[in-house]
Amino acid sequence: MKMNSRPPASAESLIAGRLAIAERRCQKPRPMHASSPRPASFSAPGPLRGSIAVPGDKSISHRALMLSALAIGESRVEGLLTGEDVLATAAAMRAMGASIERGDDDVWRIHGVGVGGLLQPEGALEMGNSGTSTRLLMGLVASHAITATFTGDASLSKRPMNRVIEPLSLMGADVTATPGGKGGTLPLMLRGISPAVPIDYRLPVASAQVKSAVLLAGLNTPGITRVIEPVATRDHSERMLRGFGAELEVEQDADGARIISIRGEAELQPQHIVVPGDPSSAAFPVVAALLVPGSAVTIANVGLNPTRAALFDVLRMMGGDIEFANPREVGGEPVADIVVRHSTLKGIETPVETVASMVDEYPILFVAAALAEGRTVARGLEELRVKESDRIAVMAEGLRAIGARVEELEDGLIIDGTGGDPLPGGATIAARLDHRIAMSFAVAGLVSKAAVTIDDMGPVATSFPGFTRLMGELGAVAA
Ligand SMILES: O=C(O)C1=C[C@@H](OP(=O)(O)O)[C@@H](O)[C@H](O)C1
Ligand SMILES: C=C(OP(=O)(O)O)C(=O)O
Repeated sequence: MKMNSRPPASAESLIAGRLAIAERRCQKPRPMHASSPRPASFSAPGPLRGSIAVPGDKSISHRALMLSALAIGESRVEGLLTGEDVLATAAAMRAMGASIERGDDDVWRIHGVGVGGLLQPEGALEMGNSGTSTRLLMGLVASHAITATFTGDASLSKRPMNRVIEPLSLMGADVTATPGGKGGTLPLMLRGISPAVPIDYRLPVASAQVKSAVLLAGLNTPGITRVIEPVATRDHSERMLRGFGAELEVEQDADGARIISIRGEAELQPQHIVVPGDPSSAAFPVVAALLVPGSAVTIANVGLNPTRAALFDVLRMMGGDIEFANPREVGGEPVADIVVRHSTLKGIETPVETVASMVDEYPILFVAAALAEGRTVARGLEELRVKESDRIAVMAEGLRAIGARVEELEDGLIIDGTGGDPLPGGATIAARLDHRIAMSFAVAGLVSKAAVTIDDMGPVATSFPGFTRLMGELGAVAA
């Protein structure tokens, strides 16, 4: 036997090796604005099985960092998402004076500057791909006497910022385009003001980011700032502001709109926060398990705040076998383990009243619809056009490329499903700097005859580091 000869590799070790390579390619720390794409092809040789836990909730993680950075004393955060979007928020809060450290125990320790204590950042605040970081931080800066320039990647630089510029200007902030900028999109320079003017602001668009920007600006504004929200959006800001000790009230008017009032010049008390798993990330293995025949998967410790979890209700309406086991409350948020088994799904008309409670989950719902029996009609989704990509157009184009029958509407999609038969697959999908597009088509690859290739899995690191590895643990193959 030659010195360097090796026993023949088993199929299992080959798959494990390929997964390890794909994982290294997809998940190694990626500088923001990275230019080298990380392609990967996805398929599933058999059922998905096992139990996994997805990383921490992105929305809660952003808010935990921001509010801890405004409390006086040490806050501790467990389970924080270490995706690039949240790290952009951490870097910005550090640049404005907070001390934020990740311990060897993975607990984050944050020493805040106090409401009103944000310091002038020296350089531009680099927001990468993150709309939430940008809009919420613009709110915080607006009521401090500091000036900050916000920059972002090619995707974020196309997204509309007038929706926050308008209310923050009413509060006294001054927002200007930077030289070469167009206005209304990044890069932008925001000059905050203290004291800012409290406002009553009715949201013209159902957006938790706009609501949160105004409430966060209100934190350091004398008097009461009010946001009127005709359509309920995720309420993590309200829950957490109260948890940190801010005076915040929520009432309903005669038309059912939520009126959220915050008393400014608040003093925030440091907290211990445990961040639950992100339901928007859990959505991918949940749909994968529903679609791949023979699958049975548990996703442990998923946040199920009712303003976030509508996807699971819609999948159940379609016939999905989804159970919430061991329901409990963690850090003021409902949490459970999701147990999901392969199911024959039926097309439906998706409810318009819950669009905001599953706004990020439509791309993966479209994949589920493409495999369902009959027609799915999803409307009321105009907001999807201004996310990291135009998610209506990009999903329609990609689904067609892998053989699905799709009609694009101004505000949604009509999809005629295969009734459980695999899609042809075999195409390469451009992720367009959109993590949810990349992950949705990765899942589509698991139910296609020929593997589906994603041209760049790099953006997945913004919200779901470890995606390829975890899907691999369940039995997916990425090469
Ligand atoms: O407030 C938040 O954490 C978020 C709100 C939503 O955006 P909009 O407020 O623009 O709908 C969502 O799409 C985003 O992923 C996170
Ligand atoms: C829209 C999203 O995020 P953001 O607006 O923070 O970029 C998302 O995560 O799908």
